[in-house]
Amino acid sequence: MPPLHHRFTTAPELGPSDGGAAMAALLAMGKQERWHLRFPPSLEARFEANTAAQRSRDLQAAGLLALGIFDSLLLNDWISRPEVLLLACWWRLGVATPYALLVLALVRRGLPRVWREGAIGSLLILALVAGCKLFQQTTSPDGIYDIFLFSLIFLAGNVVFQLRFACALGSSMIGLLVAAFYLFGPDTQPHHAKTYAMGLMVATALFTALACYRLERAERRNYLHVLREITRSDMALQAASRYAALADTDALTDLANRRAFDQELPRRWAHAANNGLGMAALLIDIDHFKQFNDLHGHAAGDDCLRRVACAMRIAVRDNDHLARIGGEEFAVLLQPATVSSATRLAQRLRAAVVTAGITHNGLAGQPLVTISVGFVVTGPPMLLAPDALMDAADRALYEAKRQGRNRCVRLDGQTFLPV
Ligand SMILES: Nc1nc2c(ncn2[C@@H]2O[C@H](COP(=O)(O)OP(=O)(O)OP(=O)(O)O)[C@@H](O)[C@H]2O)c(=O)[nH]1
Repeated sequence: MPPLHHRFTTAPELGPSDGGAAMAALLAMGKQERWHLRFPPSLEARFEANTAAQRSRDLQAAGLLALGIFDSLLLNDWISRPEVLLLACWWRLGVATPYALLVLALVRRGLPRVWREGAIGSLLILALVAGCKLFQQTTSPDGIYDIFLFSLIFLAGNVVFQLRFACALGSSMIGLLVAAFYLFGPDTQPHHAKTYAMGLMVATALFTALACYRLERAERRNYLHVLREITRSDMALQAASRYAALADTDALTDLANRRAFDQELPRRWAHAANNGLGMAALLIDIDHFKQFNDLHGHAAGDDCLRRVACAMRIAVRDNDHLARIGGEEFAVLLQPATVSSATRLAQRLRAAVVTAGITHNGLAGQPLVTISVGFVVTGPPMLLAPDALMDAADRALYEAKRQGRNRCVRLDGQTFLPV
């Protein structure tokens, strides 16, 4: 049987609630009375879903093994009670074997849990009926010894099949009633031997049912432990990726932050260089933001930053890398880029902020919040290294400010081109 965690990896994804349920059930199982062998309903369904395939394989293997041994006892019939050999052939090969093969085939196809366990339990009962029929019909003086073999049937049924406890108990009780019915019917065998054999069967049934209880409980405990560990590691992974995302995110605007931008710049630059693509860097600065803060206050300034970020986020494409890299300074990396696509983006950004209609009024001639954009396009081939690219964009931004703000300027070589 592969380890439980191996089976888990092929199971459906575990949500956080499953982990919570597993932990709660684990704690509850620790506190509950010892006979309790059932999880809360949702967890029970998951337990069955996770273990059914392997359980079905185990039952098939155990079933074929037990059937082989059961049929090989024909040799025993032939040697010790040849007068019932024909009857033995009929019960072993004509009845029990086809029935067992049918049950195993159904188990292989997949039966609901109760049917699966019940069908396997019925094999135990059928084996007992067959044994009792032979015992009834034999006239051999050695036939009496056969009843001591009946205990083996309980051993095989409960322990080899490792029946679920409830089923082991149920089928053992029915098996004991069947055995009592046949053993104490009218026949020629001595009564004291039958009583002794019956006692042996009761003891075997009880011991093996107890073994089933312990095995099932251990399996369920292991299942919960594995589930808990998987849940813990899932939660740890989720927390790690949440922290990683937080470390790269600007808390105020929810855009990428300076740290993320600094990592993205060389990555995109290398990608452009390796793939013969053009790349553009745009630097954006809110105009007269100090006056805005002075007039409206810092909280309104924060809100303004959020609204500007939101307007620009709508203006860029998914693939463009928009970041807040300083107080009121933003940047966009565009790739692949051409002069015309970068120009269109710069104009779109500027227009988006104006269209957002954020009141400024911090100084004359500045009714609305505006931005200045400086940008540069390079490649292919990449004539500007990442630092030089940002430096050039910064110079273009400075020029946009110098020329009066609320405008876009591209630096082409040493030439500033208003767009
Ligand atoms: N509310 C708020 N203000 C900020 C934040 N970060 C920087 N600032 C403010 O942004 C202002 C930037 O002012 P300056 O660098 O003088 O630039 P400016 O007033 O926009 O002038 P120009 O860029 O030349 O148009 C300063 O007053 C900073 O306090 C922030 O996170 N929130």
